[in-house]
Amino acid sequence: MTDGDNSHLRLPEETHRIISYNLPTYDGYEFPTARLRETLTDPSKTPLALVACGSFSPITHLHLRIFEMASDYCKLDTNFEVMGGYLSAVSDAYKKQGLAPAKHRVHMCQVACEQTSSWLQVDTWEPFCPEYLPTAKVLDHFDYELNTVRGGAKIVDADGKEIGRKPYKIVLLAGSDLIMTMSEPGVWAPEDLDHILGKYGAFIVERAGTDIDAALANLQTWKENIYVIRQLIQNDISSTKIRNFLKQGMSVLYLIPASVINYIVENGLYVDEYNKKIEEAEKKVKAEEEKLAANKNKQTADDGVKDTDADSGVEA
Ligand SMILES: Nc1ncnc2c1ncn2[C@@H]1O[C@H](COP(=O)(O)OP(=O)(O)OP(=O)(O)O)[C@@H](O)[C@H]1O
Ligand SMILES: NC(=O)c1ccc[n+]([C@@H]2O[C@H](COP(=O)(O)O)[C@@H](O)[C@H]2O)c1
Repeated sequence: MTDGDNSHLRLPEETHRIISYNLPTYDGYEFPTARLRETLTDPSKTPLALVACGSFSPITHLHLRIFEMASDYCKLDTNFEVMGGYLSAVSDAYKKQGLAPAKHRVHMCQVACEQTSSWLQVDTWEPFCPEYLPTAKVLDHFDYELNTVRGGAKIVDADGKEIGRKPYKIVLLAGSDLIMTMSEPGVWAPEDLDHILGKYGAFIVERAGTDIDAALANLQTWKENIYVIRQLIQNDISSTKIRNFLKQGMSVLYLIPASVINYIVENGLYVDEYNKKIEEAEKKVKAEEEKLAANKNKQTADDGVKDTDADSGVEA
């Protein structure tokens, strides 16, 4: 590991230890279930799996927070029982500017979930796929793993004996900015929209700067399957803002998990521009020093010539 020049942002290791992960490759992939609840507590409810798709470069507290908002929303306003929460990061094939390599984005999501949550987990199928996977395919993958391979969530009787199964309802968990793009021509294939919002569904978290009603205006066909979650405490942390802070060597403490800060510092991520600025400043100082040294040498040489001239009696 290399330290970038953001090492002044590093936090004490004993409190924010970096966990090393052996990342599975795309070929050696296994669907993560360690934090998945497999049995419904209330059999009258619909088991729900929340899937957030994004770049996560880097993951922020808001990426994690939207799962908590969704969980509260389910308890209060719906007949869903939340069984699991998954983060699925885009692969390197996405080619969005400024993103760290998928390996690092996945690691950051993993340390964040590990440090801050008891129920969130990271799926590595999408990020390590060699090609870009549209969101509809990513949701199909979750449907396959949860409902086809595992057969849905279990229903048990009072003795714990399995008496039935219910398919997991899989929903895309997204901010309203993402849903806004669904009305932009050319961003989403119409058949994908129908697949995502018709077959699966979406939990939309309000995000400052997006008019949620405008975002939903063109998606009325699927309104029964779109659940809107109001942000009661407005907070518009974004990965772009975090990257910009880091590029300028500014603190990002309390905006992203501490273990993620340490991971970023350890791996020298997002510091290119900051490093460039430091390098330029260092070059300037060095050039000044060299100029001063050269002037001093010249002065010494001139003084030497004067002394020799004085010794030899030559008038200047
Ligand atoms: N502050 C926020 N409020 C609500 N939703 C959010 C917030 N930040 C991120 N999200 C949602 O999380 C998901 C993943 O987001 P993504 O990785 O694109 O993050 P981002 O902060 O928007 O990134 P970038 O700044 O790089 O575009 C998206 O659905 C996005 O709308
Ligand atoms: N056609 C599609 O499936 C489609 C279009 C735009 C964004 N997305 C997804 O939305 C998420 C967020 O993308 P951005 O980071 O570009 O906002 C990513 O997971 C990306 O794959 C999917």
